[in-house]
Amino acid sequence: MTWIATLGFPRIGRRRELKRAVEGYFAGRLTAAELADAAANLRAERWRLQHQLGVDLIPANDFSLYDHVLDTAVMVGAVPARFGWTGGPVGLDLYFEMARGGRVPPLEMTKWFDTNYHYLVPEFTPDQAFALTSRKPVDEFCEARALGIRTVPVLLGPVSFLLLGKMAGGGHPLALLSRLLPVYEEVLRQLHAAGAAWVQLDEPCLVLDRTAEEMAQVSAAYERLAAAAPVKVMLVTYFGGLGEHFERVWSLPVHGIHLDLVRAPEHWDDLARVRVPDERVVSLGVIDGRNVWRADLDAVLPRVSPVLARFGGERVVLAPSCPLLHVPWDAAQEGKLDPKVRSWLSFAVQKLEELHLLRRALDEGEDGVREAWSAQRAALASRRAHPGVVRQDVRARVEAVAAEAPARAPRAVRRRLQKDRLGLPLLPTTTIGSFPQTEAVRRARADARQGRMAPEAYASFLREQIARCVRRQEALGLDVLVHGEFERTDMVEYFAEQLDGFLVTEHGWVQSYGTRCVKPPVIYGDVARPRPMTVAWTTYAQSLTDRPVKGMLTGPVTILQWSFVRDDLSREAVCRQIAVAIRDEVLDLERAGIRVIQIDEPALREGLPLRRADRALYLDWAVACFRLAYAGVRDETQIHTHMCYAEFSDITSAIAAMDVDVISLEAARSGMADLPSIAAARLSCDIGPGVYDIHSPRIPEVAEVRALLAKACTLLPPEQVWVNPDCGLKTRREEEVWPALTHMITAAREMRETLTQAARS
Ligand SMILES: CN1c2c(nc(N)[nH]c2=O)NC[C@@H]1CNc1ccc(C(=O)N[C@@H](CCC(=O)N[C@@H](CCC(=O)N[C@@H](CCC(=O)O)C(=O)O)C(=O)O)C(=O)O)cc1
Ligand SMILES: N[C@@H](CCS)C(=O)O
Ligand SMILES: [Zn+2]
Repeated sequence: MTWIATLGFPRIGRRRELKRAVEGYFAGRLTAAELADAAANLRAERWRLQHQLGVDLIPANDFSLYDHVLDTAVMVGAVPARFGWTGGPVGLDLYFEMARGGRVPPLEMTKWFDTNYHYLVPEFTPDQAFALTSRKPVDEFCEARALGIRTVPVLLGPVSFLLLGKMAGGGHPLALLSRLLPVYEEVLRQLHAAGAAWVQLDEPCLVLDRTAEEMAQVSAAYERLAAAAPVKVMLVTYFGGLGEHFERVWSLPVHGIHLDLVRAPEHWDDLARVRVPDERVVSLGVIDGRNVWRADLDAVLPRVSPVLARFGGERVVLAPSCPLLHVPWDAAQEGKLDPKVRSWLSFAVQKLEELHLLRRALDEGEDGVREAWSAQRAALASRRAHPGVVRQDVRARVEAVAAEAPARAPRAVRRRLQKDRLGLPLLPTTTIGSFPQTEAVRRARADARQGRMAPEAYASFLREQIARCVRRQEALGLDVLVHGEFERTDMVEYFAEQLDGFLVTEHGWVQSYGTRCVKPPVIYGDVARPRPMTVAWTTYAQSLTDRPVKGMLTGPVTILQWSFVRDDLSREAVCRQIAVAIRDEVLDLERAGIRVIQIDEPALREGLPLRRADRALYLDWAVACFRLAYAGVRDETQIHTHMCYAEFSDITSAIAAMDVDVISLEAARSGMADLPSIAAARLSCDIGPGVYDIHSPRIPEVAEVRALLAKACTLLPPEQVWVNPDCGLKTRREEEVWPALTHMITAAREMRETLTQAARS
């Protein structure tokens, strides 16, 4: 009989129990013991559920209180010196301090491959020492065993762990591999001693571009681990294929190898021809772990059968393509969705059910599973037949708009027109859009949703928030104002709620970082905008002031990237439809007298394919879609974009091709590390490198902001520089935001003065 593996289960909880427990601990409402209890209950629930769903290889240690890369750093004793750690187990408060900062800055946070999950970046020094500091993998294995459940402990593999980290001075982190391996060897020995038969080592970095030298180090590392303990290693790769390194990985001395056959279907052919080593188990990643659609099992079954015939049933594992961290918990919770629509969806629970059904079909033949198989087919057929899926009116319009999209005048012409119209000073000041989503704002929204607050009362509450925010921005002296985005739950979900072709869920939460979650909308059909989405709020804000108010929209690539996207149309085609919908909004804002419009694209860089060879094609269509979103605006309307949570140095030519008037970039958090490459690209647009790190509760001093600003003004021509925070302020508290903005404006004024004096003398 074949096996079923989960690889990793969502850890936030069915109803985000982990979020509530950890945030309760942060707020002092829960003690450390109460947090530990809540976490143990959640782990038990996950194990029992997977057990009931028939999973054979149930993961342990795929749970984390904050982030699994941080857990690994802590496990191997990679605690940067600034935390003052002197060895021994890392306590809870130090763990959270590494994640969130406190007395000293936290670890940097960055995107986990091409997902919307963010991990904490391990920091290494060239003389880095490693030591085993934690029994978490062993403890969680024993905890499951005490519940009568045998699990497979999961570890982030040593190669990926190092490659995901950052070496001080820029050296290659794999130089540390031989020093790290003894810690992994010790963990494998301890797990074996505790009774683990298998250990799962995740090595997603093997699907990225890797040199021959790096791969030689991979081989050497796995030779060593194979000799460490007689535990069976399942080497798990995902998010892509192994490319030219398939043979080498296949020949590693491990008992099992997992392949992502959704992202790398070419490996089916490899499996048909490779030598099958004795005792080798192959784990087939056949159910998409990055999307929420019910699988087409009729397409999967005939591909799995020949592998079964070659390897034999006991040596084949059926699995999701990757750990299920990136999908929500259970679609059955979506009680408000039409049951037919709900049947299209497959969250983590349903994905395990699909694997189970597939196994039964393989074991018992289709006759044994006729009813469940028909239900699966019916769900797919009902989705295909839904009238919102293909809309000829939308397709015809998108083609027409894309064909006739007019070009704007050159930037120099636009600059002059906009300067005359907006009359902004040197170093104009602005913010990125959102202001704190206070408890009152969230409560009012929840009340409105639950019908406890009438729609008109909610609208008037929002108008009050906007008015207060505009007045305060004016009083501070900001030059370009925003309305504050109080009406939005999330910058993508808000638009998805109003666009045709999208559905939003009630409980479809996915972890974004730590305790923060997002609810990615689901794009099931052709996208169109039935009515304006932001015009009323923006024009209300503009009616309160003479200063320009920036219209605030999320760009098409980001909406695409942060949604679960339909699988029956190319991403490019879906993105083009979204672009046309956003363009409708841009033109309506312009018609309503809005002079500055920002189209945020924080996820444009995240969507970059993992392999370099695929990147140019993506950037071409992504930039074309972005430009389509503002095609047709007048030259005197100033178009901004904003990017954050990413490195920008490798997409500077795409940024240039976006041809905006102003771009704001996250920069303060990294001390302007990317700015030299941005400056080297000699963009014609103005640039607002962030001068206030909004991820930290710290209020920056005027001198700090000034120093960053001075750096920006030496790297860029000062007449091109804008002054703004790194990103939106929605996650910060009012008490932090207003003083920080005051300091930012003071620094801008001082800097203007310095520049003017320098110009005079
Ligand atoms: C810029 N970022 C974003 C990313 N992805 C997005 N889709 N959106 C982004 O903004 N990726 C990169 C970064 C990631 N950053 C963040 C930052 C902050 C959060 C965050 O704070 N998330 C919140 C959830 C936000 C939200 O939608 N809140 C709802 C309230 C939902 C809720 O809790 N409801 C209650 C019920 C209330 C009731 O009815 O009584 C419940 O479900 O129990 C809202 O504002 O209305 C978080 O808390 O995690 C995420 C990513
Ligand atoms: N306008 C958004 C962008 C976040 S990336 C905000 O300010 O929150
Ligand atoms: Zn941002």
